[in-house]
Amino acid sequence: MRPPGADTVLVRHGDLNTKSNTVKRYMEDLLAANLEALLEDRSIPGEVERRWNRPLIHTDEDAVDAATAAATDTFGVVSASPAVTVSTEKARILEVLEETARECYDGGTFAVDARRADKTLPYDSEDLAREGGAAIWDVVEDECEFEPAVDLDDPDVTFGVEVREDLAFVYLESVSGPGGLPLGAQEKTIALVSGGIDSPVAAYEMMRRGSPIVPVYVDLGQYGGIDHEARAMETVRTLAEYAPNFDMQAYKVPGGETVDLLVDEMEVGRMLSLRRFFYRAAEVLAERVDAHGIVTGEAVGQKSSQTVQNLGVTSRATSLPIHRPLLTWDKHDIVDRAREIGTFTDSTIDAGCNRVAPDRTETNARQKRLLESEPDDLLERAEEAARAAELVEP
Ligand SMILES: Nc1ncnc2c1ncn2[C@@H]1O[C@H](COP(=O)(O)OP(=O)(O)OP(=O)(O)O)[C@@H](O)[C@H]1O
Repeated sequence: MRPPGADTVLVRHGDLNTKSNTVKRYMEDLLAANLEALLEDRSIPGEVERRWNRPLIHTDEDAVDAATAAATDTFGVVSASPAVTVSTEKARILEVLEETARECYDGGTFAVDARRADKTLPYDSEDLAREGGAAIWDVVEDECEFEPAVDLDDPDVTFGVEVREDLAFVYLESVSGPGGLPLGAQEKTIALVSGGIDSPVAAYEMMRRGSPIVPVYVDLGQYGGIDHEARAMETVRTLAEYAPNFDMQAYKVPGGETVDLLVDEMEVGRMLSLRRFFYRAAEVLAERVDAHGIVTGEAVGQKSSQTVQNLGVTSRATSLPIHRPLLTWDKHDIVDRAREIGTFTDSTIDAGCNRVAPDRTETNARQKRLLESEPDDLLERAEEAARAAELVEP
């Protein structure tokens, strides 16, 4: 819901406020550039104004909902409101509140939530809330066919007013965004994406904290296949929609021969050696693209390969940090997030591939035992496969 004439999107960020002014300025510039890129990618008309604390999108009334949706898909944005821009003159703000009440308040309870950033103005937020509430009340009593009612705790309609240094804004809703930090605020990381439900969510979470990802898919040969790869690329394509101004080309690492070897030679521990292969290949690629960590969709105890002992042992295949944003997440929360960000449907396309996992699995790995049972040249194979990796357009 938005007030009549809303042609501005008020953008709020959160964690940027914990930074020094210099860092905050830098991150606000990144945020503005990312907002501009999303608007352009979606062909939404709009100009981003780089304001301290509150970036604004100036657009037109027809595009304000689409611009709000673009803002709430931008990493770093906590919430956004389609708003009417008004002068800071109190009488003018009250007039806009009255017009908004006429158009948009059609029953139930209401409240005015007023905020004032500029402390030099001749009124404070309490004056605004009180006088704004009275203005809305009078207009409804005089002109509408229902009785107004105030509920400050849980109103049906909230009239938001935010007064900044030279402008004020009136709005009716704050749409939640992803929060986090603007993409580009951190260095790159390698995201191991399998096309399953978990790894795209993990990659998204890393992007949400500002790290652009370099997607890496390991081709499992006869245990993967065209559909398996297509599914992984589909999730990358969906993630790329959140980052139109970043390169999201993926690397495909040829792993088929090594998987065949592991299936022939190993039973217990096979999945762990396969993880070691993934991590070492990711490490080599990280060096090539100047990335600083590896992201996976693993969560403690979700699979037998993900017990704390197994995660501990497999992690030693690389000297790079392995980031597991979903480490403590429950599966239903991961599924909910996958649905929210749009990767769930991609991840559940039937890939019809063969199963690599053996019937008997390791849950309590020991480094020495695992290394003795896996092919001696496993990590060299991973390094070679990474060097042979090809770029694929998602
Ligand atoms: N073929 C692959 N290519 C690249 N990375 C992979 C591949 N298979 C698995 N991974 C990585 O290893 C992690 C663990 O894989 P596994 O299949 O055991 O777990 P999962 O929890 O089911 O993950 P997902 O749902 O992402 O497949 C994945 O989250 C992903 O980061």
